[in-house]
Amino acid sequence: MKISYLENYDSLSQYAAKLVMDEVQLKRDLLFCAATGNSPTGMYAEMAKNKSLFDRMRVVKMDEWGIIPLSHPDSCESYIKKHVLEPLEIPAERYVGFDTAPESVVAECTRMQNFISDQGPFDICILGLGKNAHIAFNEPADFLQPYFHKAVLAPSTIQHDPALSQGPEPAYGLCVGMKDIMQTRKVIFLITGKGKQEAIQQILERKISTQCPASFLWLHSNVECLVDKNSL
Ligand SMILES: O=C(O)[C@H](O)[C@@H](O)[C@H](O)[C@H](O)COP(=O)(O)O
Repeated sequence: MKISYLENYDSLSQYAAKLVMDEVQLKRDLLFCAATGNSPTGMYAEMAKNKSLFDRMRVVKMDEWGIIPLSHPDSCESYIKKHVLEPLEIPAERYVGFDTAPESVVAECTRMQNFISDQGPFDICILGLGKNAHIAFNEPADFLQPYFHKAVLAPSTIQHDPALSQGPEPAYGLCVGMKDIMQTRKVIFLITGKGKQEAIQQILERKISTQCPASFLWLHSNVECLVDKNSL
């Protein structure tokens, strides 16, 4: 994992966007796995300044909350539409998402896994760091899941999203598994935001543990980890 420390959120976003743009110039139709959340928002805005570069890129939604409707303003789908699909002008045929509350979670996970097995591996995967060191919704646990799965969310993850913490039902997540993250050609790992010092420390210890899912990125040969110095 190559770690770079950036002065602030803007410089992190610009650096990250440049990394993506360098890759898309080499492979116009690359398969891009997109995180949501605060960390990549600035990067997507930077990418949008050069949107013609993304005229063939294919986008996959990395994860989703399990109980809120797809159209809810806090769904990952709404985020991806607002920050990725609309500004980069990615049409429906170049986007693969999945439902927030599918009739069969197992069938939805299988459908996504089949897509990844068929079209993958991802060329680029954008990751943010959870306060508890999760990546996507791969939460600290005794074991991690290789494939696309229904994730039991940690309390800190649920609290991160007001729509979930106020919801009537127990929230869950749907998300890409560790195998597909590890097989991605290039991972761009964005560390920014408050309350992540402990998780950052755990990563910097370079000990691989399922209690720190982000630590598995040490096993990947092509990870650009960008750290906003304000998060330290
Ligand atoms: O939101 C997502 O798509 C990811 O599943 C999640 O892992 C996120 O990247 C982290 O929780 C960091 O969130 P912030 O970027 O909002 O700090």
